[in-house]
Amino acid sequence: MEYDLLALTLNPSLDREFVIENFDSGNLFRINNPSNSDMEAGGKGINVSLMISDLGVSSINMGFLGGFIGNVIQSKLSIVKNITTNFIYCTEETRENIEIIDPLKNTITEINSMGPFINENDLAHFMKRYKSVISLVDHVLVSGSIPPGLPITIYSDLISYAKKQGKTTYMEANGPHFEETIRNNCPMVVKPDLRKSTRILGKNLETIEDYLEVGEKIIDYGARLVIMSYHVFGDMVFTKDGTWLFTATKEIERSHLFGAGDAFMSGIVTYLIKKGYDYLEAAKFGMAAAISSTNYIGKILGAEEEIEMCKSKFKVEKIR
Ligand SMILES: O=P(O)(O)OC[C@@]1(O)O[C@H](CO)[C@@H](O)[C@@H]1O
Repeated sequence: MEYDLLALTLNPSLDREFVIENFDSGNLFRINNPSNSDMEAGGKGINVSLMISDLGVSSINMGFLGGFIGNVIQSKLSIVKNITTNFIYCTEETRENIEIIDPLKNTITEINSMGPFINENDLAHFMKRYKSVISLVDHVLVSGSIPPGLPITIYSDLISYAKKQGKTTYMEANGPHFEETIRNNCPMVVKPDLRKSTRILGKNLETIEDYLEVGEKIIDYGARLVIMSYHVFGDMVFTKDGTWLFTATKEIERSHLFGAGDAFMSGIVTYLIKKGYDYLEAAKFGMAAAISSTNYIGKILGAEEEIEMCKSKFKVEKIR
């Protein structure tokens, strides 16, 4: 295949990241050290493309970009190796998201905008291009929120088409578009985004039994691998062969978790593309990739050797 992955980022963002000690609302903060303020191309699919590019995995990134911010994202991506972009230009401005990382209070505050309105013509144009570009890859990822104007069936429609073409499919999201896809066209790898809400498929995730019920239900819908973050530093891993709890044994700064979920997905994608379909091993590589990313404040993945070393930084327990 010409490229390894088609990553769909329907709602990209320019991530404005600030490191502020002792942050609280209602005060003036000045950033005096330039390294404490960054501006990166973001959105989950873009993050995965950026992270896997350093591991030599190539991708095409598609979605919608608009206005000045859209141009900034396009130009930032255009200089990254192993990434090809194929965005549809929409009329409204692409969003900017704000992340405030507080290393003293050990918190991350995220303010995410809803993104530009996408009209029917732009959607039709996108679908046409998607159906032609998909022939260049074997793996398709849909990730993140969807901008206003798109139907909640959008991920389900995209995954349905990808599955008919025999592609390996991945999804990280939450909300009605996520649930619609699980119920109708469940992707092979599913990672619910639990940052804002831990309610999935009508269930509030509180006890370990709740996680088991929902994870196993997603497997019954047809997923081969489900990853659910569990109590911040743990992850529950579901396959058809059982359920495992991965728990980090290394001390992890909560403030270093920005982008850790995308690092996890990047590790899984990289493993399945390079090594083949051992889902449990792919999850272990994903967990190691996520742990390697917590060595850094920004959205950075460790090099392959660093990821391998991080395999000893978590314990794996079979719970079912
Ligand atoms: O608003 P969404 O689409 O759910 O999430 C978008 C986002 O918060 O996710 C990434 C971190 O995972 C950031 O790059 C980006 O700003």
